[in-house]
Parts: sequence; structure tokens; C-alpha cells
Amino acid sequence: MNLGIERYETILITGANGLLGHKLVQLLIHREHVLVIATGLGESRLPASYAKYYQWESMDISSEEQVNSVFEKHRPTTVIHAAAITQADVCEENKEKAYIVNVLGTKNLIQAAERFGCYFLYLSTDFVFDGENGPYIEEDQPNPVNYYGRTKWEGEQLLKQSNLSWAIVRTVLVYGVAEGLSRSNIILWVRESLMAGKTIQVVTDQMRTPTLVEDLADACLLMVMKKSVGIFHVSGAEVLTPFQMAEMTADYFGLDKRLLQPVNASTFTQSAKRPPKTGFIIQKVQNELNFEPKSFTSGIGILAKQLKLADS
Ligand SMILES: NC(=O)C1=CN([C@@H]2O[C@H](COP(=O)(O)OP(=O)(O)OC[C@H]3O[C@@H](n4cnc5c(N)ncnc54)[C@H](OP(=O)(O)O)[C@@H]3O)[C@@H](O)[C@H]2O)C=CC1
Ligand SMILES: Cc1cn([C@H]2C[C@H](O)[C@@H](COP(=O)(O)OP(=O)(O)O[C@H]3O[C@@H](C)C(=O)[C@@H](O)[C@H]3O)O2)c(=O)[nH]c1=O
Repeated sequence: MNLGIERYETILITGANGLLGHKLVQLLIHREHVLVIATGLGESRLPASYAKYYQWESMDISSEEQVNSVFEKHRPTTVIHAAAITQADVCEENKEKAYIVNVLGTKNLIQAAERFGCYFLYLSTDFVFDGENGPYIEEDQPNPVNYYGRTKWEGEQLLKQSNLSWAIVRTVLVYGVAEGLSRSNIILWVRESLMAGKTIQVVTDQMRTPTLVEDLADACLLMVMKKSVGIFHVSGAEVLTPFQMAEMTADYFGLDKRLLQPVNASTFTQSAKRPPKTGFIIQKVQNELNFEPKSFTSGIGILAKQLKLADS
């Protein structure tokens, strides 16, 4: 795909060791006229085969000094900000750390990006909503019910108040596979548990529109190409409960569904409250970007192929 840009773009990605960051690097490194600066905590955990196509910078976004020095060195034209503490329970139990990374880290990036006039794409979440009446459109009013959601919402507001040309991409329950991840996701968790013969409790009364990470990365690329501005809801189109997702995963891999134990979220104790019914209406990105997400079953198929390749 031609990026549709004449001059060279230097695209700086935060959270490049994460699931989305990994796929963004994979997608961008072979584009013409694009220099990829992949950043993350410590060393790169990206596949060794990508190494010669991008530059790695160890960058803790909560360090203003590290952020400024990486921006001075590479002078990015675009920032895709995917780094965050994404575990809702960790954020709830360690609010100060969550604030420092998710809010102040975002502020450091925005301030540095302002000095270089970057286009800034920020990853946000369905957890900015309270989940009382999803699925949501972009104009709905956020009202986060947990601390992770609050920090992401504060990040959104910082960006809106900036002088940057910005886009906020909100997404939902992202699934996929990549090397060296620091968090799992619903398909991997269900598959691994059932393969080990383990009974798992799965929630029946939450609603989500799960998102294949490759679809999300494609949407981010489209937005960078168009320099889209505003808030965009990017997710799968199917509204499903985690229990339905678990059943579909078990069916796909031919695993024993009797190991799936249905539970209500109220009986299921987690330190961060989860919004019950979220998910997105994605008409805006369908209309403006021609974005068409895969079905959940196709998404499992794509992930399964990658698992097979990794095993072979
Ligand atoms: N996953 C999901 O279901 C959803 C994700 N999102 C948002 O999408 C974005 C990408 O998510 P995803 O890729 O799935 O998440 P991951 O947790 O896989 O990736 C996030 C990355 O951020 C890195 N990170 C954490 N703290 C810092 C820091 N101080 N400085 C630099 N990097 C840091 C982590 O590093 P390390 O790996 O070393 O810990 C990790 O690699 C996030 O902003 C998230 O809020 C929104 C909705 C749903
Ligand atoms: C751990 C666990 C999860 N679940 C369900 C609940 C939940 O909807 C789904 C995923 O659970 P997790 O705790 O992994 O994730 P959770 O924090 O609920 O998911 C979120 O991640 C962050 C980053 C986001 O921004 C959100 O979009 C969102 O999808 O699986 C169970 O049913 N049983 C379990 O034992």
C-alpha cells in the first residue's frame, strides 16, 4: 500500500513491545517513505527478523527527559501512542503508577510532539464509558467506572486541549498473538486453559465488540495516511459476551466446552469494576475509512494460523 505521502515520514510508536505496537511495527516497516522508530520499556521484544527495518529506542514515557531526548534525536512527524498500563486491576491497585504512566506519560509525549508539530494518534478504550447503555457512538458521554478508564479519559482530554493535529482511536477487548507479550487476551486465555483441561469461570453478563489486533492496526494506518482528525470508534462489529467468545473459541479449536463455567460479573471478584455493556457502533469508520472488521470467527482463524506458524 502506498502511504500517499511524498516526503519521508518518521513514525514514532510507543508501546511497541505490546500487542498493538508489535502489529503496527510489522505493518509500517515495509512501507515506502516511512522510517519507524519503535519505542518501549527496556529492550525490544519484537521478532529478530524485523530488526534491520526499524530503529529501537528504550523510552519510558513517564520520563520527560527520556521522551525529550528521543524526540530530539529522531524528530518524528507522526506519533502513534499505544503505550499504557493496560491491566485494569493493576491500575486500580496502584493508582499513582497508573496516573504517572497513563496520564503524565501521555502529557510528556504531547508536549514533545507539540515542539515538532507531529500528527498524534492516541489509543483509548471503551472503558471511558460506564457501560450502562452500550454499544456507544463517538458522541456519547464518557463516565469511567474504574481507574484505568479514568486515566485513559484524562489522556484524551489532554490531547483535545493541545495544539496538535490529533486523532483518538477508542477500541474494545483486543485479541491476537505476538511474541513476548506482557498480557494475555481472551482467545489465548480460553485456548490455553481448555487445552490444559482447566475449568474457567467466564462472564455471561458483559457485552463487548471484540477487536482483532490486525484490524485495529490497519485502521490506525489508514488514519495516519489520511491524517484523520477527531474521535473514532474502531472495533469488531459483533456484540458478544465473554462467555459467547469463549464458546466460539472452544468450538474453533475443538476444545471441551464443559470446562467453561458461566458466572455473573457480580459474583466474579476483580479489583477494578468493569463497565457491563460497552462495545461500539462503528459506522463512522465504516463510512469515512471504508473500515470493515473481520467477524470474530474469522479473527480466531487468523490468530490460529499465526499460532500454527509459530509452532512449525
Ligand atoms: N488490549 C485491549 O483490550 C485494549 C487496549 N486499548 C489500548 O490500546 C493500547 C495498546 O494496547 P495493547 O497493545 O493491547 O496493550 P499491551 O499491554 O500489550 O501494550 C502496552 C505496552 O505499553 C508498555 N508500557 C507500559 N508502561 C510503559 C511506560 N512507562 N513507558 C513505555 N511503555 C510502557 C508495555 O510495556 P511492557 O510490555 O514492557 O510491560 C506494553 O508493551 C493501549 O493504550 C490500551 O490502553 C484499548 C482498549 C482495549
Ligand atoms: C480473567 C477473566 C476475564 N473474563 C472476561 C471478562 C472480560 O470481559 C474479558 C477480558 O478480561 P481482562 O481482565 O483480560 O480484560 P478487561 O480489563 O476486562 O478488558 C479490557 O482491557 C482493557 C485494556 C481495555 O481497554 C478494555 O477494552 C477491555 O477489553 O474476559 C472472564 O470472564 N473470566 C476471567 O477469569
